[in-house]
Amino acid sequence: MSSGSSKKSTGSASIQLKKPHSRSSSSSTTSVPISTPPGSSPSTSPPLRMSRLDTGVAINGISADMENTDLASTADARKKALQRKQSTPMMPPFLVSAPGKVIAFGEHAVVHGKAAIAAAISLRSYLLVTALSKSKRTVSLRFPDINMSHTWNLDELPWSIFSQPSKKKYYYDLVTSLDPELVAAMKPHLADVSSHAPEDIRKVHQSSASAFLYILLSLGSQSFPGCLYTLRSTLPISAGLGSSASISVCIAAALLLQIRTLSGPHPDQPSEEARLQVERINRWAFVGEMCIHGNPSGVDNTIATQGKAAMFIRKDYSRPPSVKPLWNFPELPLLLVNTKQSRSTATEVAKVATLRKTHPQITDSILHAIDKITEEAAELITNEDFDKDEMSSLEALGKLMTLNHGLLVALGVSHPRLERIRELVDHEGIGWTKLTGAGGGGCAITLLKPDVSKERMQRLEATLEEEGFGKFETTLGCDGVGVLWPAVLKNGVDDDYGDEIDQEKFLNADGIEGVEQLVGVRGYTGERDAWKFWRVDS
Ligand SMILES: Nc1ncnc2c1ncn2[C@@H]1O[C@H](COP(=O)(O)OP(=O)(O)O)[C@@H](O)[C@H]1O
Ligand SMILES: C[C@@](O)(CCOP(=O)(O)O)CC(=O)O
Repeated sequence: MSSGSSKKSTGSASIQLKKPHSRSSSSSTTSVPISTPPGSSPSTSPPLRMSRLDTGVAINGISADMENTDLASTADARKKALQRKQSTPMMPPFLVSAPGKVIAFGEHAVVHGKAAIAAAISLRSYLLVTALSKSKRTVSLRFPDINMSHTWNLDELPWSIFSQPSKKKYYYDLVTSLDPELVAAMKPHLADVSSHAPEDIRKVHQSSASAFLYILLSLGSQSFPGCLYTLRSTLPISAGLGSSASISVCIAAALLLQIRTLSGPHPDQPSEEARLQVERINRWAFVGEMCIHGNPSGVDNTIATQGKAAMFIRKDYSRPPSVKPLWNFPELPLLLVNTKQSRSTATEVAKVATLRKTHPQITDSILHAIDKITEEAAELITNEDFDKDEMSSLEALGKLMTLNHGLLVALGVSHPRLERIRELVDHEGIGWTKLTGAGGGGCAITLLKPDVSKERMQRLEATLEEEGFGKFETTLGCDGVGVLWPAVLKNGVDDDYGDEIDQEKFLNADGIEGVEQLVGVRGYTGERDAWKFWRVDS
């Protein structure tokens, strides 16, 4: 499988680790005058800096610095720019994107203060932010993946409750629990979301909407500009690959950018500065995760924000977690299979909490054993003797995966469909399997043996397909949150301006491949330079 591909397909598929990203050459930095609601952030807020390239493209709605850029070099280009200017009166549409993840070791245990190892994957969510004209005082969500759309009148939202001095939170705050009074204040505004849909669908819609609304009301102010937020994701939803964290990161990053509290991303940004921005986004993404699934550990949003791979521990929820990056996470030969059995992370996490209440000692012993497995796995893969092509290395890691899976079964979070995948893989004798994510359905990962014959692999793939399982092609260790400002992608060297991505194009992109082709950070040909990332990997 090509490492440049991130398409879903119908058979099983391997996962590859992405090579470390190369830094692009330096560029000058300058402020980007994003339309900012006054009073939405304290005066100590740092200036937003973006690369010169970013500033150049900011001409679409806000800066008229065209003469200084080679973007205005042809009459045709000027015409295009003018057309765009008319269609985007406040600020240019921009996109943010964040990846999903796989947890290799330690899911569930991580909720209870133990370690987990996780890596970002190339399947991602993309959020397009389009400003409305000044007179339009609405904020609209279009989330077509879940068939949800909703509009709020900005002037009717409970800003005053969120901005009471005792309640007000700022972009730099660490919020570790939802405020029940604020949740209650949002309730009537969420009740209107898909109010006529069946209960299960309404719940999904309202939890996605609540993640957005809580962050908006916390970070914004009544003078927030009218906007459309359109979300498309290439991640399967509720399949254990961190879709909720991925959308929470997009929402947090977009709103923080809109209130001008993020610096960059730009290619020559010092990694310390980049780390601070990533930390801010991550804190607010965690708030989104709390809205969607109640009691998150924070591992998913951390990986979705910073990308790559890491060992994560959160012992004390009132403090930031410990995140140890695993820059040299090995290029493991993995197979990722989806049971297509939908489930909710909140339900699976609650099952373990209940078990812990009814059988505290036994449950704690299981969680402790998972912790030991994760520690041992971390030691193994960071050891210089570990060789991802060697049977002995893979077998040692694979055995730890088998043990981890067994303990997850004991916690009650497996599912007959997950056990079926394991049975089929074991029957062919081609690797070691564990569930990944919350379980109860969702996905399984298999670490493949080095010498798997083509026949065995094909036989397994055929059976998986026959029995209705899905498979994903993805790479591990991908970039974290990224920004495309403005939402313009060049399609060729001669195309000075490239295509502006408006809401219609974005909504009409056909399926996962259409989204990837239109806005994907990797497109079909590898990295797309227009996407910028906060680089913390040094
Ligand atoms: N593309 C999307 N559009 C809108 N909401 C989404 C999307 N992806 C995920 N969500 C939200 O996240 C929830 C799934 O989160 P969760 O149960 O934690 O599963 P996962 O393992 O995929 O993160 C959905 O019910 C929905 O509320
Ligand atoms: C079960 C858990 O450890 C991972 C959940 O992952 P996902 O939502 O299934 O992608 C929960 C958490 O860490 O918040």
